[in-house]
Amino acid sequence: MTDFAATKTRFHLPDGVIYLDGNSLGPLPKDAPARMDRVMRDEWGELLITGWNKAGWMAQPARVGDRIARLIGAEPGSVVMGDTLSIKVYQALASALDLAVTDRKVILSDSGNFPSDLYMAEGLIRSLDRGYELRVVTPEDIEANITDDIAVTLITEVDYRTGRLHDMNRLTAKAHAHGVVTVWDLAHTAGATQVELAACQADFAVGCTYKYLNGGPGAPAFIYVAPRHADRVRPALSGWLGHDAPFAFEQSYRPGAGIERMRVGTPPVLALAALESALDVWDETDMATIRARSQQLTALFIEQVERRCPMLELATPRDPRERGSQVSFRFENGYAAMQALIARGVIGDFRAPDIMRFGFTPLYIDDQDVIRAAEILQDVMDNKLWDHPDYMTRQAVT
Ligand SMILES: Cc1ncc(COP(=O)(O)O)c(C=O)c1O
Ligand SMILES: Nc1c(O)cccc1C(=O)C[C@H](N)C(=O)O
Repeated sequence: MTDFAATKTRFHLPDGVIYLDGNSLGPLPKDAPARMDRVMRDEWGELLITGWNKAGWMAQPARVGDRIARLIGAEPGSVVMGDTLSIKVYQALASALDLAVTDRKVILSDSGNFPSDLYMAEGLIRSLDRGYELRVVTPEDIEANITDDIAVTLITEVDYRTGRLHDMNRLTAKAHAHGVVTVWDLAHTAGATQVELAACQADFAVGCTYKYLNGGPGAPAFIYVAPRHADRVRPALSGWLGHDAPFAFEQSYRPGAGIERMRVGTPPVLALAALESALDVWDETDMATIRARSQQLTALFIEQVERRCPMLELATPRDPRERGSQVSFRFENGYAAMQALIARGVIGDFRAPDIMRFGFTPLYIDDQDVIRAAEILQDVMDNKLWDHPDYMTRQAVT
């Protein structure tokens, strides 16, 4: 049992706002400013450089990684923090290609993947210059395309536009049956759906912590390497903090033990402090409970919006087992409608060409929020409140 009324009080939510964009950037945990203030004044301020040892800054990436591991069904000691998700995608993919069957040249992904993952794959292929090909199929066609010519799959479990959820167990099992190495992007999974990386024998996984995990803008990413591979992988980004003995300052790289070798450079100590405050709230729950509650909230929103707004077309799978923790509707004036909604205190976002996207996070969203958001959306749609010049100009960040 999780007391969701209590977890809701742990976040700062501006008055009058219903926040349905935690799938892009989670809200501020109320304890985070005091914690960051403490880390800055008591640790950075007083300990200066001795903070690396006395305050445990150097061990923080693995310590925080273990807290994330619990939420993604990973083994202790298999997750480490640092860098951005795009960097972690590159690292995981490079190491996966290194483990893959040598004469296979295809990286398989799908058109529901976030563009940065595809861009990073393109960049890696260019720099390796070994004839790799990025094959991008539709999400529905991924399974059929896992065949004996594939080296690595690079799949984001939850589609950022539609919320469609891949079956990680089934796809991983099929990949292994064909000798394919798997890289899973958990950006829209961590804190949103229940995954069991260890149980499904995933090879590599990566994810960010600023969405459902509420670590704050620019919060560091994480990387998972299955313990059976961790001492074999050869990091492409061989930075000094992934070295076996960083402070020996040897001239040549020797990989550190296990997951430590996936570290690159200096840990973002202040950002990790904010993330730790966010993870304190996660200590009060577990992913099975979150998943069940998230499915109720998304189902309620779909039912409410379909009844009130027949002009919106559901883009998210209706079966709760086939979606993540977001609901998307298609509407040709979706950008303007989202701006009108935001002006009325309901914050979601828009993804081109026509997707209105809403994220549901049981830690601070309840049934009343869902119903009220649907009522306001109905007002926007019934009264064409989106048809206003202020809502037509696209902002730089949407
Ligand atoms: C699936 C996925 N991959 C990669 C990224 C890029 O992450 P970052 O900006 O942290 O590198 C995002 C979101 O921005 C994402 O949703
Ligand atoms: N990472 C973001 C950012 O730095 C600014 C604005 C939005 C984002 C996002 O997270 C985009 C996100 N991956 C998405 O699902 O659309």
